[in-house]
Amino acid sequence: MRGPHNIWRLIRTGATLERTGAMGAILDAMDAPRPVRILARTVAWPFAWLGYKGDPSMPPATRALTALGPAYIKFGQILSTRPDVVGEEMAWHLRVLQDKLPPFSIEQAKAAVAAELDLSVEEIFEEFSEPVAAASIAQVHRARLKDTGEQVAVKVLRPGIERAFQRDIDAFYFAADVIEFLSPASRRLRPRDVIEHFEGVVMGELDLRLESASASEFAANTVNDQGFKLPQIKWGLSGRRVMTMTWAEGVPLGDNDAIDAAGLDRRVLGERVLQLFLSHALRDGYFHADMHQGNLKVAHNGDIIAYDFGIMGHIDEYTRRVYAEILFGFIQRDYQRVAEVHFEAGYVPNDRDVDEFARALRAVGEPIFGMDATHISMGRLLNYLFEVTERFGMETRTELILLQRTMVVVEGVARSLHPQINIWEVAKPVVQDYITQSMGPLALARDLGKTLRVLTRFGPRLPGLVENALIRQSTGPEEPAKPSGKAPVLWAILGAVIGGGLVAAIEALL
Ligand SMILES: Nc1ncnc2c1ncn2[C@@H]1O[C@H](COP(=O)(O)OP(=O)(O)OP(=O)(O)O)[C@@H](O)[C@H]1O
Repeated sequence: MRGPHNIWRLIRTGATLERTGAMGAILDAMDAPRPVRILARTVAWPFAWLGYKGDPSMPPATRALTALGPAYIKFGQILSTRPDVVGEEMAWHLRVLQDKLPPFSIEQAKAAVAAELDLSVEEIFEEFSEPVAAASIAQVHRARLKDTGEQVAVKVLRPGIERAFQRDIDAFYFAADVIEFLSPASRRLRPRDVIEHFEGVVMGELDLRLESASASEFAANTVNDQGFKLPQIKWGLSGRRVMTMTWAEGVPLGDNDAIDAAGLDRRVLGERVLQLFLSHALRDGYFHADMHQGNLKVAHNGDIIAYDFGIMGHIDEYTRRVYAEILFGFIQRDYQRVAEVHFEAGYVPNDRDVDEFARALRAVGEPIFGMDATHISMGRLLNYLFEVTERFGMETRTELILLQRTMVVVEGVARSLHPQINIWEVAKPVVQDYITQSMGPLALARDLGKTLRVLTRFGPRLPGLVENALIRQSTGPEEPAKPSGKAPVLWAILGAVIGGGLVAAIEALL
């Protein structure tokens, strides 16, 4: 329902923006055209007294969004990853948006668990604590299983959150329509697409089964990672609105005093966080994209623990290989090679000048290498790199922006553990290792194996396909394809046998 009943909601939003002093900043950040500015201010201003006041200690935009509630907080967080829409400065302000809200009652949580699992809380748990953390979408309780005595964490969605989000998202769509109507120029920023992206992300987070699936995929990928631990999902006690997992105890990674008191080496921890993140991104192409201190702890044995799998990043294998080569090129300061990789991958259109591009890349890399090792940032390097590649005609890709943002956050975590960490030195072995693994002879054999497996699957149809193609080639496209006779079947069997044998041989070798 995207009708005029949303008008009142928008007025309330505008009133809150006015009251918190955020209206001007937000209109500026979005480069709002005149008609939108005039309408927003004249409609909202008289109602400013009706808006929410918010916490005066926060910067205006953060204050306004926090006062407006969960959907706005989430929207702000998501916009913080879209500097292409809101500009760098606003993205920076929004990044500090705290996803903290007052908890809901333990009775409501228990009722939600009972409704989801079809069992009363007393039947499942022998203890069920007050909430240990509360955010805009869900909160977490500590509990103990009745049958095994095991400690678990139970994450429960906020009651009524789906409806609340739906209402706000409707109002967002309405606002996007109004903006597009008032200012056709704003269509360039595709306001509706931005809301659609937001809706997609949020709807995913409103189904805890998806988060459970992400957690278990992440756990499967990282099962052999030394010094890294993830909670295990209890699928039998999880559903759409409830997620139960093993309790993972630790010291917050942001609490240096507690880490020191536990006798842990902060430099080692900082380096480990960075290397883990890089190897997840490069090796698995699947990384935790919300790796701020609040989502990380360290166990007493020094294992890093990650929580909250609502936002994960995914990078396909091809892109990972290209980016590993690019990063490696930068590490070696071989700008010509970095430029060539961009061209070879088709990221930069062929009509651009490769030498000029290499020079632009040198201008990105050299100042960073000239820095004192403790200030070098791979995240910053990627940021500059994207600016240059965009100038040379490469399209921005959301998954790479997510990677770059997370890189900045992870570097921040590492540096706050130990300010002297040399990001390049720490990153180098991971990138090098990935390159050897993914581009060496073994990788070639693996790729070949995969290709053969696909060919084997197509085996029975392959001769027919080839024959048809040949017939079309020699007789022109109008000629109907001849039905295949016995020979293709023989070919198919032969192809499948040879292909299958090769795959088995290669797999045995690996
Ligand atoms: N399995 C667990 N074991 C121990 N503590 C946990 C576990 N899961 C969550 N927690 C605690 O609860 C906090 C919040 O968890 P999580 O981040 O998953 O919830 P959230 O509602 O998505 O919060 P936010 O959006 O603020 O990150 C974690 O930072 C951690 O301290």
